Amino acid sequence: MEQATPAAIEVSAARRVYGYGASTTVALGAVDFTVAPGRFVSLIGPSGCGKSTVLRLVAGLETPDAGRVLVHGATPADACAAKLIGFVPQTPALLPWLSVLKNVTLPQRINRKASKRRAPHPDMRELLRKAGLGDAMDKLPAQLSGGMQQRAAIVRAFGLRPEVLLMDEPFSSLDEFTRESLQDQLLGLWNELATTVLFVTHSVSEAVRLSDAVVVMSARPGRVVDVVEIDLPRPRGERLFEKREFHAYEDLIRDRLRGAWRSADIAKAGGAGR
Ligand SMILES: Nc1ncnc2c1ncn2[C@@H]1O[C@H](COP(=O)(O)OP(=O)(O)OP(=O)(O)O)[C@@H](O)[C@H]1O
Repeated sequence: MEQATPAAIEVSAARRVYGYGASTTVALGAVDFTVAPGRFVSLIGPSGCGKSTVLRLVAGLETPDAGRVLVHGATPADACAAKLIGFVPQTPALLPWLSVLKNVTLPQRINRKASKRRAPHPDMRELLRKAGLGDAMDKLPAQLSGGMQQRAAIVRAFGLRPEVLLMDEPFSSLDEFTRESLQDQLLGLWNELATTVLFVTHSVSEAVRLSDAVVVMSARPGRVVDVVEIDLPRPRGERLFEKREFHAYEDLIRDRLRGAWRSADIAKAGGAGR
């Protein structure tokens, strides 16, 4: 992932250790990867390998114990203060007493000053319509299905036009059909707003469908075992699933994941699991 302009995300030898003494857990060994501006990159790896930890480091919610993380050349804390970063968690976390429209416009209203310094923020009514929520704007979150709520959370995250959008398995609780429709909508917004996305998923096919590159991590302590560039044409609609190349990428990533599991087993057998 070489680039001439500064990386949108740079993670260099990032290490993260939790706990003390006998309960020490090395969550991340030394994680290295970069994401160029405007790219869609997914993180995939075995459960507990530290994917969410990487997102928390990039979001500035935690700091690495060694190594460094930069977002557009700034520390994550500074990037957050400048509203460069948006975050979509696994569950939508909408405020139950506000309508959908008020929920998605809340960050813009709170951050009026910060958003004035940057590109004008998008028309949220328009984004809600594009995300298929035109009729749901005045409803309360509890009146929406889980998929609709997650869609609203995604629209909300795009509201401040963050340079970098971090997404932690945002579709994991949704059925296959809703998931695919949300993937389409996410790709539409990403394409239109030229945001950089770092996306955590457990699904190999989701990673291949969405991404420009997939960062494959090993079992804990997490490290990057491979970065697979996904050279498939866009837009990536339903026809993609019929393509041989799509399945070849799935097989390649599954193979890398199997390798990552095997190397972790060997490390554990040698007493280096922690
Ligand atoms: N606050 C914490 N205190 C102690 N250990 C933690 C903490 N947060 C994470 N861990 C440990 O660090 C490791 C990495 O956790 P993390 O949630 O980043 O993994 P993950 O790859 O996102 O997992 P999953 O795919 O299951 O969501 C795990 O072993 C987890 O138990």
